[in-house]
Amino acid sequence: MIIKTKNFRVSYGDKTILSHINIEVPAGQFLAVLGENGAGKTSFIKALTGENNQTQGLLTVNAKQIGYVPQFRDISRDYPLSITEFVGLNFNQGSRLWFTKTEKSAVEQALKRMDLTTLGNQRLGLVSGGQKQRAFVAQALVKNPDLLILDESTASLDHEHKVQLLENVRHLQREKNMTVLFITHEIKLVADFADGYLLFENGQVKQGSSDELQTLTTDLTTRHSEDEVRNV
Ligand SMILES: Nc1ncnc2c1ncn2[C@@H]1O[C@H](COP(=O)(O)OP(=O)(O)OP(=O)(O)O)[C@@H](O)[C@H]1O
Repeated sequence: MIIKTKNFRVSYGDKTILSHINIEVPAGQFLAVLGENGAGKTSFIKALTGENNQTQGLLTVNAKQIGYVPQFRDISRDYPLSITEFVGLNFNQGSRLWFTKTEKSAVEQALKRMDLTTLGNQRLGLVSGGQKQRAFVAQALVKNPDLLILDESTASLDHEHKVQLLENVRHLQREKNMTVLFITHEIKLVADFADGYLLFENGQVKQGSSDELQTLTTDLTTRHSEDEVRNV
């Protein structure tokens, strides 16, 4: 198991966000992470990455390297770095201004994986939303993570680019036997790609298989379209 929790809990002061969380995530799967706004997804992910210690119970993460692409990274038009420089930032060279051979080749590989080779010299601030998202993922890939966490990476993209990004990540995940946690509100979109899901709801986390995800997708889509009909 790459992630395992036992009676895991997240609370901020006296406000409990998640409790009695018992999940086991096998390595090498692509999981959709679902749940409404405020359901506790980010709180849980931050616990995985070591950025949230307001937790109790057991959480085991057996990843050697975690790649994390957080939600809402605002890159303005005057952002000075090229895509290649941005992707290389993860190496944290300190005062060293150059990349080692290995670092350089890791950056090149990551750019290639995300179809960014020809755009490497372009300034990140000036490329399209989809290209920025691919650069964020490429940056998370340079250290060869065995656990990749993408938070709403498809949110601002048009349908074609959403599918393209998911296909890219899926391909990579299979090739490298990576574990991917894909946080999204677009259940229908991710249902075709995921091996299973984690659903954050009412302070709990439910885990399910890809078949159960298909059922959940149908249920939720029906529920939503009924709501829409009612609201007309
Ligand atoms: N550091 C914190 N201190 C206090 N409350 C917090 C903190 N971080 C998050 N919360 C609260 O915990 C709840 C869960 O937030 P969280 O960001 O984990 O949800 P989420 O499922 O990721 O939501 P979204 O889909 O909107 O990103 C929210 O009510 C939020 O206000």
